[in-house]
Amino acid sequence: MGERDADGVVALRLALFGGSFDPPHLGHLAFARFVQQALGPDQLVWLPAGRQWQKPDQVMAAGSHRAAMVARLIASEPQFRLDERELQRRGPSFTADTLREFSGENPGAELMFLIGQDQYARLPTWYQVETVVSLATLVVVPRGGEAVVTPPGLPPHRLRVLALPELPISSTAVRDAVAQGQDISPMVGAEVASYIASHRLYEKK
Ligand SMILES: Nc1ncnc2c1ncn2[C@@H]1O[C@H](COP(=O)(O)OP(=O)(O)OP(=O)(O)O)[C@@H](O)[C@H]1O
Ligand SMILES: O=C(O)c1ccc[n+]([C@@H]2O[C@H](COP(=O)([O-])O)[C@@H](O)[C@H]2O)c1
Repeated sequence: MGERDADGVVALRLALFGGSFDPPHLGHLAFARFVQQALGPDQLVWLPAGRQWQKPDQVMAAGSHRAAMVARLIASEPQFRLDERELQRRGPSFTADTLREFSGENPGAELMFLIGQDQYARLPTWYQVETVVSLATLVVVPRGGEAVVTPPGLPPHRLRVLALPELPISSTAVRDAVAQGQDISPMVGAEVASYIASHRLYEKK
């Protein structure tokens, strides 16, 4: 549980995990489990992005499919929950908007936002980055062989770096493997693999 404030009220600690999740994979799950163990948030909320405005050329699986796959990936994890608000919002999915909503809905809560080094490196380009870093502690892990390094131009921020052992899995690699007819269960687990097969996602057209 969180810290008690001066009135003895325990603050809720929420870890927010945003992603395209196209599809979600075991690298995402390892990251979330590591955060749960290391930081013990009261809840860890998975937030599939509606329209990731920085990936304008990527044709993604429908939000309903990506949400359904996240639901399958986290089905046996009681501290994890799926939140579809970014899929329901019109326009681009800005993390600043999402953090403002969580902060308004959970007064006094401690918010953490989970990202890999690839997104941390891009954070200065995010919409209203000052709001993002003022509302959430960034929880960052190495990614793709890159250690966690603060990018130039990022405003002062609260940072937790976690030494997650790297799992070299990406959604891109999963999509490529499906297109080549390979077994993707080792990358996404049996539940997500069977969802992808039964909905014929990511197959070569
Ligand atoms: N294997 C992994 N280890 C640690 N963090 C990861 C891993 N894969 C993704 N992440 C992080 O999870 C978040 C969401 O990632 P995303 O859904 O874009 O998956 P991705 O594998 O990076 O996708 P793509 O290959 O399509 O770019 C990002 O912050 C990303 O850095
Ligand atoms: O708010 C922004 O400007 C912004 C720009 C790029 C990425 N994000 C968020 O960062 C999270 C990870 O993005 P991605 O592309 O690595 O899946 C996801 O929740 C995105 O909505 C947010």
